[in-house]
Amino acid sequence: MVYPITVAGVKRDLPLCKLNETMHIAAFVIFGDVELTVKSAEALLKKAPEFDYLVAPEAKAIPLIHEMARQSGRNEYFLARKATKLYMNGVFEATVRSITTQGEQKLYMDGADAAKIKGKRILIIDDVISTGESLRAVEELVNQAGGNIAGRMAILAEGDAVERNDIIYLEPLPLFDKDGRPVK
Ligand SMILES: Nc1ncnc2[nH]cnc12
Repeated sequence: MVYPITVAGVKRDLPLCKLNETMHIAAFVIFGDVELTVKSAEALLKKAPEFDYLVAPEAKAIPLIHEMARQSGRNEYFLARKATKLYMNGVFEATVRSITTQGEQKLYMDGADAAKIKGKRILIIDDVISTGESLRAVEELVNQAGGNIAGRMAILAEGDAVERNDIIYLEPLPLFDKDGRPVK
């Protein structure tokens, strides 16, 4: 079962994956898809508010944030990491409950990145916003760093996120029932 979608003029068939006993999701993964990443970045930048820095959660949004930074002539962007690394200092964290990951997950921000974010206009980027949990966690980290949220953008808004008016996105993505019928 697939869900056909056109994003920024690019057509893809998203495979339906079982999430639990009652729901399926249409998997949207930009990893390895250069055309989709480049065109989505272009389309999002056309709709973007003014910003100083882009920030995204690890991992699926990394090609997108890189391409958006490159196209907008910015040489630096920041990631909320899924794990701390020994080269990170002054790290702080926020907790996430994701739709695709079991249980709790944490996101971490490096202190050196936080110092650059302080007082700057920050545009938060993700590939898909669904429950809004990772977005909320990134926002918490940006706030802790003293950054000002300039906007929240994603390629797709899924399920309830479709009705949010505080995010800018390119296309809606439904959730699907146990038989693969779109529900929302
Ligand atoms: N439909 C989807 N595809 C891939 N990752 C997701 N995360 C949340 N919803 C998703």
